[in-house]
Amino acid sequence: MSAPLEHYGLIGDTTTVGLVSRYGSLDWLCLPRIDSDACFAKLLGRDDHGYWTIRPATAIRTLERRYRRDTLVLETEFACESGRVRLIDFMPPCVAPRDATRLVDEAHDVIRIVEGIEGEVPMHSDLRARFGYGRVIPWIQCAGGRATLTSGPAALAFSSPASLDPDWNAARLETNFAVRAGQRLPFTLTFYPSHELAPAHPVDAEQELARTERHWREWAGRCRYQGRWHDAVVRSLLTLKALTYAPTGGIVAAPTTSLPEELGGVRNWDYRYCWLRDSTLTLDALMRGGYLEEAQAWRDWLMRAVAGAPAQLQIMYGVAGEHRLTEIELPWLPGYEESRPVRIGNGAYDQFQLDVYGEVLNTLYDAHAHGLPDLPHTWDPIVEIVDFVEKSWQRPDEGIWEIRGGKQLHFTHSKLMTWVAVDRAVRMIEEFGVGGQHRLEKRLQRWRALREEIRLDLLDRGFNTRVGAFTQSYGSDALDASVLLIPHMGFLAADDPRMLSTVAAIEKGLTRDGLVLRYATETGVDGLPGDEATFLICSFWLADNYAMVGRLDEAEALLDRLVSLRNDIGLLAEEYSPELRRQLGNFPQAFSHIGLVNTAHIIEARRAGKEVSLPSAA
Ligand SMILES: OC[C@H]1O[C@H](O[C@H]2O[C@H](CO)[C@@H](O)[C@H](O)[C@H]2O)[C@H](O)[C@@H](O)[C@@H]1O
Repeated sequence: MSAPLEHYGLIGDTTTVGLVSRYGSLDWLCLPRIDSDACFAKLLGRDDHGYWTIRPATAIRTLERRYRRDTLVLETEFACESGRVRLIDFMPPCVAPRDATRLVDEAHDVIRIVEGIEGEVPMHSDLRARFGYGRVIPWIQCAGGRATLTSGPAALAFSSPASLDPDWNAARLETNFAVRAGQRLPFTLTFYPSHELAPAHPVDAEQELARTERHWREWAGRCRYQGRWHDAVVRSLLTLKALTYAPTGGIVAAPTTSLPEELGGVRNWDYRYCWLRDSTLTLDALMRGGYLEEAQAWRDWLMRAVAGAPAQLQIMYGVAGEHRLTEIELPWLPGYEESRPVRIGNGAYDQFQLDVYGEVLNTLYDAHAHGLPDLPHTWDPIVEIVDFVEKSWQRPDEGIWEIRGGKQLHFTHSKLMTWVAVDRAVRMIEEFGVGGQHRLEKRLQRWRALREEIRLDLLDRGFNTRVGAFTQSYGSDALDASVLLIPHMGFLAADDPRMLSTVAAIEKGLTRDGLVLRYATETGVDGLPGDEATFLICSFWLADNYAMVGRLDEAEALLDRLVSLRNDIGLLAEEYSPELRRQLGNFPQAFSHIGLVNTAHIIEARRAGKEVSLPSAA
């Protein structure tokens, strides 16, 4: 069985990610891409679904771990009776060589250095790779301290400083060794396509460690945020950066699949894709942090993904812009803490979610406002998107939460975002003068009128006077945390009486132990059995609303609490159960880290007396 998800640390090279448990077990790794088949899938199963452990072969007295400052280099220190040992885990980042026109995305190494600190500690390395998400036993060839593990198109070259002892029956490579104070013993695992020759030499672990540390420190050093939550913000930004796919600029929602929203439940989804919503919010957090290069790479990714036919815009894509993300179940995996089914692919990819048009245009507006140069022809898809919104905004949809109960409702948040789509297009023309060459005067008149029509409709049908709140959908009494975004989007000021009473209603009716649920599952709106925990980004949105109306002490207290829910190395999953005191859902989740970065910025800005949202519309 896997460890609890909070026990995992993330290492990554900006093409893929590995999760290492507190006890040195690499239990999740997909190669060569973040959405490729896993070769270690114990996270969702058992030992025989694949892992690679390095740990003391003797009783551990204490254990401590941390990231090296401002990096994704993870250190775990074990104290044992005979001495102390440090395990240093990392993946050298995928970067462009100076003279290359493309990124090196073929090389993927996991490097684990065992460093003796005190005395002598007996150690054990145990590698059991299972390709195809834990199902396929590889063909192993082994000599001395080197081995290759091959399965179909994929192969791994494994190098150990101590001679390997293959267990052919269990298709497992073990080695026992001892590490003395001052010794540093490198293990490397390198992916290569199986039709090519295995690399002639293992990578130079020490050289790669130095390069990796330099790379991340330089990156983290560019963070513009200097406020009270600096360390937490930098850790979140590093985590978000680890969720980017450097060769294309794509950003995934999380590096895992099927970590459950309810233990033992069926709410288990694959998040290794680029949602326009999650990616645009990630980008927003990166831009706030000062990372405009990533913003530009994602904006360009977005244009490639959507520009062909904006009316066919999908709500999510693969990291290279793939369209088909068919959802299937993997019945051989028992699931994290028996939460079945394990799914790959995501059936929501062909849903109709009206909010994405607003998210895309909001990002293009922000990117322009941050000074990113527009791509040639950016305006063509914008015109088509707004024209599409004009035709479609009155249709029901599946909404921000991707309900699986069908398109029946007019979600308030969806309508809000159609207003955002039209508003940002209008403002890009009015404020930046973009699109001038398209002779948009006629459209501009029409779009202004459309924006007003949506605004009046939303105020009239989205605000429920019985409940005293903007509710989940038109005509419904149900609460929904997504309406907390109304002030962020500049639709109404946070201190508008309708927002104040909405916040009060959510505090009263949609929280557990002070943390916010996205909606009440009991209404059956999502078409799924079971329940879920509090959804972390929604609590950040509540803190933002507090900050925006000057309830700064409450905002800070809530942010401090949310920061305290991170695991020991600063990582957050999608949800948190106050009853179980456990994180739940995919891990680490971009949404939650986005929330942390944005809320820290908003509070700091408000403390400094600055405005944080766009001007109010109503
Ligand atoms: O709750 C049902 C849905 O859950 C997932 O969607 C959630 O995660 C997405 C990625 O972070 C996010 O964009 C969305 O707003 C969340 O509701 C799942 O991906 C869906 O397939 C599922 O229907």
